[in-house]
Amino acid sequence: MTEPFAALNWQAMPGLPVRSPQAHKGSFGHVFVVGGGPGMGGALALASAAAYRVGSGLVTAVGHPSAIPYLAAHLPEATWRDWPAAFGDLPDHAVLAVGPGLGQGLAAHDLLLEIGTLSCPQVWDADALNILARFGPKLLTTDALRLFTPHPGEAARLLGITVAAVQADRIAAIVRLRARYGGYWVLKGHHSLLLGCAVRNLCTLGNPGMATGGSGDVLTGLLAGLLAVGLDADRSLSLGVCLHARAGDIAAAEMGEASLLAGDILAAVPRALQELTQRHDGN
Ligand SMILES: NC(=O)C1=CN([C@@H]2O[C@H](COP(=O)(O)OP(=O)(O)OC[C@H]3O[C@@H](n4cnc5c(N)ncnc54)[C@H](O)[C@@H]3O)[C@@H](O)[C@H]2O)[C@@H](O)CC1
Ligand SMILES: Nc1ncnc2c1ncn2[C@@H]1O[C@H](COP(=O)(O)OP(=O)(O)O)[C@@H](O)[C@H]1O
Repeated sequence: MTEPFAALNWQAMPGLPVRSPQAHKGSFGHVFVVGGGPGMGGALALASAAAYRVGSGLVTAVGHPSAIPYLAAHLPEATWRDWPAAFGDLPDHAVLAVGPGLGQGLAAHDLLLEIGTLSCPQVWDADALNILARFGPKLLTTDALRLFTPHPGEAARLLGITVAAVQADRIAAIVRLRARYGGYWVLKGHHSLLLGCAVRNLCTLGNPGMATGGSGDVLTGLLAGLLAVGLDADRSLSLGVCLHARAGDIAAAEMGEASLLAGDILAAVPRALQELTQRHDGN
C-alpha cells in the first residue's frame, strides 16, 4: 500500500526571501522560457510573465519567430531569442523552463535533445513532456535538477498507460514517474500531488475555474522563477504549486470560476504573495 500525501498548509508557508537593499537584477537569476511554437505564443508569454512575477531578475523568451511580435507587445520586460536556438552561452545562474506551447515538430525535438544534455536547473512541462515520453529517460543525459509538471494526460503518455489509470491511483502514478525519470514532480489537477526530496504532499487549494487554457503555463513560469531567485527545489515546488492555486482562488472569488482566464491567475499572484508577506510581518 502507498503512504498518504499530507496536505500543505498555505497559512504556515514561508514567503519569498527578503531582498537585500544592495540587490540588483543579477541577484535574482535569469530564466529562459523555451516554447512558443506557431500559434502558441501566448503560452510563452504567460510563463515568462509568471517568472518575473515571483521576482526573477531577467527573463528571456525563446520562441518561434512568429511568437515574438506578440511577446514584445505583451511583455516588453522580456528579452527574446528566435528558434533555432543554441544554449552554449547560458549564464551561470540560468534556469530553463521548457515546453509551454513548444509543439512537437522537428525543431522542438532538436531543442529538447540539446536541453537534455545541459546541467542548469530545468522545469519541464507540456510538449517537452510529450517529447520526453517519446524518447524515454535516455533523453536526460545529465543529472541536472529537473522539475516535471505533467497533467494527467501527459503523465499517462510518460507512463504508457491511460488517463483513467493515472487518475485511479494518482499516488502510484507520481511514484512511478519519479522512479522512471528521476527529479521532482507535480501531478496536476484537483488536489495536485507533489513529490520531491523531502516533499510528499498534496495541495488542497485551487478550483475548477483553473481548468482553462494556459493556467499550467503560468505554473511553469512560477516554478522556474522561484528556482531562479534561489529557493531550493523542494521549496520551489511547494511554494510554487500553492501560490498558483491560491492565486487561482483569489481570482475565482473576484471573477467567478466560469469566467476565469489564466491571465487572471497571473494577475492575482502578487496578492497571494502579499498574504504571505503580511502574515510574516504580523499584520
Ligand atoms: N495560449 C496558448 O498558447 C496555450 C498553449 N497551450 C499549449 O498547447 C499544447 C498542448 O497542450 P494541452 O495540454 O492542451 O494538450 P494535451 O493533449 O497534452 O492534454 C489535454 C488532454 O489531457 C488530459 N487531461 C489534462 N488534464 C486532465 C485532468 N485534470 N484530468 C483528466 N485528464 C486530463 C485530457 O485527456 C485532455 O484532453 C502545449 O504545448 C501547451 O503548452 C495550452 O497550454 C493552452 C494555451
Ligand atoms: N479542478 C481543478 N482543481 C484545482 N486545480 C485545477 C483544476 N483543474 C485544473 N487545475 C490546475 O490548473 C492547471 C492546469 O494546467 P494544464 O492542464 O497544464 O493547463 P494548460 O495546458 O492549459 O496550461 C494545473 O496547475 C492544475 O492543477
